[in-house]
Amino acid sequence: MHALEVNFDGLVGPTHNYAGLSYGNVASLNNAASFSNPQEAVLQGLAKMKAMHDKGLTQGVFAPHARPDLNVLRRLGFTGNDAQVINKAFKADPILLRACYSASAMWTANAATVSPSPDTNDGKVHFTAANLNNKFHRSLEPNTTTRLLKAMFNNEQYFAHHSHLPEQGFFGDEGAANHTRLCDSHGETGLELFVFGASAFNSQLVKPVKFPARQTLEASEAICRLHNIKDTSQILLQQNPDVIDQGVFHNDVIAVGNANVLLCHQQAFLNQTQALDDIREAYVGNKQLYIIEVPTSKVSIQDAVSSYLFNSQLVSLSDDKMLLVAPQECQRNPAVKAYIEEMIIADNPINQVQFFDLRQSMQNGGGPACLRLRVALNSQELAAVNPEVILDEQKYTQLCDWATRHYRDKLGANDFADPALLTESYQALDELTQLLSLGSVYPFQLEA
Ligand SMILES: N=C(N)NCCC[C@H](NC(=O)CCC(=O)O)C(=O)O
Repeated sequence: MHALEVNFDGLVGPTHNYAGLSYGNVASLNNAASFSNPQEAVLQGLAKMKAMHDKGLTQGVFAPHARPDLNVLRRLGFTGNDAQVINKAFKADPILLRACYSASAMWTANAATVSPSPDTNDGKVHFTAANLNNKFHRSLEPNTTTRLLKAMFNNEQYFAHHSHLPEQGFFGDEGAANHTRLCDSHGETGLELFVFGASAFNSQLVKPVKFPARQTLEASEAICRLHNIKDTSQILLQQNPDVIDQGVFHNDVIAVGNANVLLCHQQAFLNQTQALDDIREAYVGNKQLYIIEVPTSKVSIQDAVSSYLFNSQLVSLSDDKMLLVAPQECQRNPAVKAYIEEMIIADNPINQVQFFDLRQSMQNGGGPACLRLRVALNSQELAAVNPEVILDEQKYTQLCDWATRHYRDKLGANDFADPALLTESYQALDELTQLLSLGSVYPFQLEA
């Protein structure tokens, strides 16, 4: 059946800031002291969404989360009314407050893992929100993510929603950032690649030594079971622990797949030659599978991490033509730029590149692919999606206007002491839920 891949991009939230919260993510640590510009950030993301829409692709919008997370601050012992809670938290532990203010839900590649219907035994599209257990600020996301997913994909006939995995490091799950799917076309049965960083229970498997492995084998296995994925549509691979230690904190920082193309660095996987042979053997399509392996001699790991080449999106513009949606940092890096030029004229389906200014997100380690959750949908499934979360010209204009009215253009350390930031943010989100017909999804709406 004909199907499309719909990218649901995270709208950057009104409290986007740089707090240096993600140990192992080089950009997050390097920019910890910088001022952020939430308004510029949300408009940069919207410009990418609009460009995808203008290319004729179906583009979705994923709402941000309500921040600060007051419930967790109260759970941690801060008392009083909202302003008092903020005031006390700011004085006692400003970084904790910043974590509760983080807009990290913008990186929807980490929102959930999605298995499209051709790959599952019951023919439904399966969703599991990621528990994001490895980082405190991200562990605050799964409940709201699940409510948002249910408000967007609200039809039991087509969509199955699962609870996030147990909230413990053994089941650390970072969602689609460690999951990609290879197939002849989006409507056909594919091969889902689950890439884990370490095993929780099997101490025989190697691990990174410096930075954490955020996705465990056990989490990936649980998702395969929950999603009832056909045996022939799943393969588990281990990420190369050496590159995790060099700042490759998710697989989507070192590899990206789309349809019958896998673009990956030479050092992406553990025992790479074997891993790629296993993928070729397991591939269920009939078309030629293109594995484009980028050699270290052309693009070093350091260049891959600083340019985010592999965090580009690869999107199909027609049956055999693909566009690389790259961050502008790739254009500025001579080795990466040269490699892209070589790749788009070589014999493979990638034949165009477009660069985007996503600097606000990039400074926290989030490139084009981090900002989107891919959902392959056939026409009936697409018709069952909440239509208000699909971008068109009018929605784009409304969202730009909404962001310009509500978002600040500068946030630095001291701004988090100001309770007006909470009021402004909640007002913005309340209006957004109407704009996107989401109903009540935020704690401040549910508890009101
Ligand atoms: N690769 C993918 N798919 N996603 C990128 C996520 C970036 C995010 N950064 C942050 O959460 C930084 C927040 C801060 O430091 O303020 C993270 O590390 O989880």
